[in-house]
This record gives sequence, structure tokens and C-alpha cells, in this order.
Amino acid sequence: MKLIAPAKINLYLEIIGNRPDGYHELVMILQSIDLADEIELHSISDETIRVHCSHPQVPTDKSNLIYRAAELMATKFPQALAKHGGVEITLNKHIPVAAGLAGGSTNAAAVLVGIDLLWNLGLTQTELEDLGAILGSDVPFCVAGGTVIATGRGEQLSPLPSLDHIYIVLGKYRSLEVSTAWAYTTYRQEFGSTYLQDTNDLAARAAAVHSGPIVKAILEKDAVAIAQKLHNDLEKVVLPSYPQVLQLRELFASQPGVIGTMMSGSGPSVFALCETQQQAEQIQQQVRQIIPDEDLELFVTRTIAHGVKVDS
Ligand SMILES: C[C@](O)(CO)[C@H](O)COP(=O)(O)OP(=O)(O)OC[C@H]1O[C@@H](n2ccc(N)nc2=O)[C@H](O)[C@@H]1O
Ligand SMILES: Nc1ncnc2c1ncn2[C@@H]1O[C@H](COP(=O)(O)OP(=O)(O)OP(=O)(O)O)[C@@H](O)[C@H]1O
Repeated sequence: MKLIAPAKINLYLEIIGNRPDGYHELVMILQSIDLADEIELHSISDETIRVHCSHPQVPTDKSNLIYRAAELMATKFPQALAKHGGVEITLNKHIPVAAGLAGGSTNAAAVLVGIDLLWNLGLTQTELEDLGAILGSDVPFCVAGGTVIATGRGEQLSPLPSLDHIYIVLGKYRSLEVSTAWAYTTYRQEFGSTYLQDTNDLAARAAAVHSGPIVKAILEKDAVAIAQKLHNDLEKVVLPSYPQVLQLRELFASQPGVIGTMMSGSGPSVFALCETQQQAEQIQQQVRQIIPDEDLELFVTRTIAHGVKVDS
């Protein structure tokens, strides 16, 4: 079985409070993009989990989110494991690693969906999302995909009408990795005093985003209005610490045809929104001429309406 595991960008990321579990209360708008990994998955006779990936930055031991997703399914469904045997999983990596694009999260989501099908478990999407939440805050979204408002620590999903064919130029320096935990911890240290405390205030803030300008623009499929309302609180701590990311963001913003630009998630990926594929390709070429450094990976991709799916 072969599955497609799309990456994501954050069109909106607001940190609104602390949680008792040490995570942050968020209001986000997550968007699936065409840049994706491929996951091949098949049953093997013994009850083991084998992970293969040739990417130098991706571990193939038990720390890999692919392994952890398969292990979770084996733990939750021991009878199915005994009946069908273990799984051998091969990851063909295209999504930059530790980039703010949910690379590991979407791989985990693909394994949950794939094993559900392989073992004929018949799990609902909500059940798969709930299993995903055990593995990481972005995994439930990666199961669902499309255009979604996410609250809580990112696992409470409220789907929006999907955006597709908004074109994107995405840039990530191979040598840069940003720890998501570092970004949130640093944000808390610097801005934690602004956090909302009361549950009702948190709910009111989430509702305000739901009825606010960027969701209105999404409902109207107004790409220019969406691009003007992009937001990411984590830029406040990542950009000052990573000047190359700030430089790339400013370079994107200066290119004709770019309607908006933002860092994705905890970075260091930066994306620029464009209205046509031709504009995106021209911007990619222009940026490559300005920054010939091969350390900078540049992609042209687009918004899509789905998350993890079986490759037809
Ligand atoms: C930055 C984003 O990618 C935006 O979509 C997500 O918020 C992070 O999603 P993720 O990488 O799946 O996050 P997890 O693997 O669950 O958590 C990684 C670390 O990020 C921090 N974290 C994550 C989510 C959240 N709501 N609050 C947090 O403080 C925690 O320190 C946690 O230990
Ligand atoms: N399947 C996987 N693919 C990529 N990285 C993985 C995987 N499994 C574990 N990792 C580890 O997870 C770390 C974070 O990688 P990942 O690509 O998921 O970050 P990310 O895209 O920033 O995630 P998010 O946007 O959810 O914060 C990497 O440093 C890598 O060592």
C-alpha cells in the first residue's frame, strides 16, 4: 500500500494561553499543501515494525514518528497485530525536516490511516484523529487535511471550506533546524504575561478568530485578503534568533507577484503566496538568482483540499 502524506503551512498561529499539561492554548488555521512524502506499507509475517528511510536527518529507530504510530496501533489492537502480523514501512522523504511543515506529523498520520486499512479496523476519521493526538499536536490535522481552524494544543479541529490552487513558494535552509519546544518555551518566557487565564476568555478569543477577517477571506476564497491577514506569533522569537529566516521573508515580500509571506509553524520554513503557478515559478527563479546558496531549498507548491490519502 502506498500513501501520500502532505505537508502543512500555518496561515494563522496565535498563542493565547498556558495549559496544565505544559503545552500552549492556540488558535491556528492549518492548510494542507501539495508538497508531500510517500509512505509504502505492507504486512510482514513476524509481529515486528521495520522502518526504512534513506534521508540522513530522519532517524529509523523507535524515535521516528512512523515507528511510534505503528507501535501505538499494535498496542491498541493486539488481536489485529496477531492476525495480520507486523508492518514494514518505507518513507520516501520530500518534506524538509524540522522545518515547521509537520513532516513527522504527517508521516505518523499516514501510518495510522494505512494500518487502519491494512488491518480492516474500520476506524472513523475522528478515532484516527484521537489516536493522532497521542503522537503529536499536529497529527490530528494531518489525518483530516484541507483548511482547518485548530484550537486547544492544536488537536481540536473545526474544518473550513477547503482552499485549493493558491500557489506557494516555500523556502527552507537545509542547515537550519528550529526546535518547536525551544520556540514555544522562548515565547512563553518573553510574552507569557500576555496570556489569557480564564477559560471563557480563551473560548471568546477562539470565537473572535472564527468570525474574524482571515476566516471571512477564506470563506470568500479571496487569496489577496487571506495573504494580507497571515499571522504567526512564533515569528517574534524565531526571526530575531535566525537572521537568515528574516532575510528570506523580506526577500519574498519584495518580489513582484507575492501577495503575502509568513514563517510556517515554528519555522524555519518561510512561504510566499501567489495567485498563479507562473508567478510562483518566476519568483522561485528570481530568488534562486539572488540567493544561489544551495543550502536554501526552494519549492513551488499549492494549497490542496485533502490530508493523508492512499496513492491511487
Ligand atoms: C508549531 C506547530 O507545528 C504549528 O502547527 C505545532 O504547534 C507543533 O506541533 P507538533 O510539532 O506536533 O508539537 P508536539 O510534537 O505535540 O509538541 C512539541 C513541543 O512543542 C511545544 N508545544 C506544542 C504544541 C502546543 N500547543 N504547545 C506547545 O508548547 C511543547 O514544548 C512540545 O513539547
Ligand atoms: N518521520 C519523520 N520525518 C521527519 N522527522 C522525523 C520523523 N520522525 C522523527 N523525526 C524527528 O522529528 C524532528 C522534527 O521533524 P519534523 O520534520 O516533524 O519537524 P516539523 O516539520 O517542524 O514538525 P512540526 O511542524 O509538526 O513542528 C526531526 O528533527 C527528526 O529528527
